[in-house]
Amino acid sequence: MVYNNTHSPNSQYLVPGSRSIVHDLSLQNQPESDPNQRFKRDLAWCIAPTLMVSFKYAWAGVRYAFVTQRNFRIHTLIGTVAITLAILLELPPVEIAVIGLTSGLVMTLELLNTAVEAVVDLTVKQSYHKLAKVAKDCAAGAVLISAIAALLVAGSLLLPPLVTRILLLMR
Ligand SMILES: Nc1ncnc2c1ncn2[C@@H]1O[C@H](COP(=O)(O)OP(=O)(O)OP(=O)(O)O)[C@@H](O)[C@H]1O
Repeated sequence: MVYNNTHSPNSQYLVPGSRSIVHDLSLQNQPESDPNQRFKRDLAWCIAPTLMVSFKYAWAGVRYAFVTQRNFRIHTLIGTVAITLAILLELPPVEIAVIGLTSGLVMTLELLNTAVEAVVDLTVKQSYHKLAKVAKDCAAGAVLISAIAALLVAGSLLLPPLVTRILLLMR
């Protein structure tokens, strides 16, 4: 596939007759001598002009995932419960941090999974493609593995003190 970016100021760097889109990406074809040119992304529709605007877009992504992805809401709820329990049970700070990290990792991978889904759908639309299946299944698999690891971590750190507290209350 040739990406015919004729409006690009860097179009002189395009490889004529190239069969790979990689050759046409402007970042790959910038002259090394011009540092200002190196990081211009001509293919981007919009580039956040400030740090605050970057945060706004990032937050929009989190909000989108929360509103549209049931799994993201479930992971957020479980992570919040686990961290709250860890604080209430007065676990050592390192253990609270480990629970926070593993919960955050699951949510991060769920966001990446949502991004992969969007890019795949954008690329193949409603048609079946076995590489689309590989991409989506692997992204979902990454979430699954991290969720199992998070459950193991939270279970092994939270269950012993939780059971002890419950037994104390029942006496
Ligand atoms: N275009 C496609 N071509 C081939 N298989 C697809 C395609 N779209 C979806 N699939 C298959 O259907 C499954 C479900 O697709 P979906 O878009 O709901 O992703 P998902 O990761 O299961 O979503 P979620 O994380 O929201 O549950 C994918 O894991 C994949 O196996």
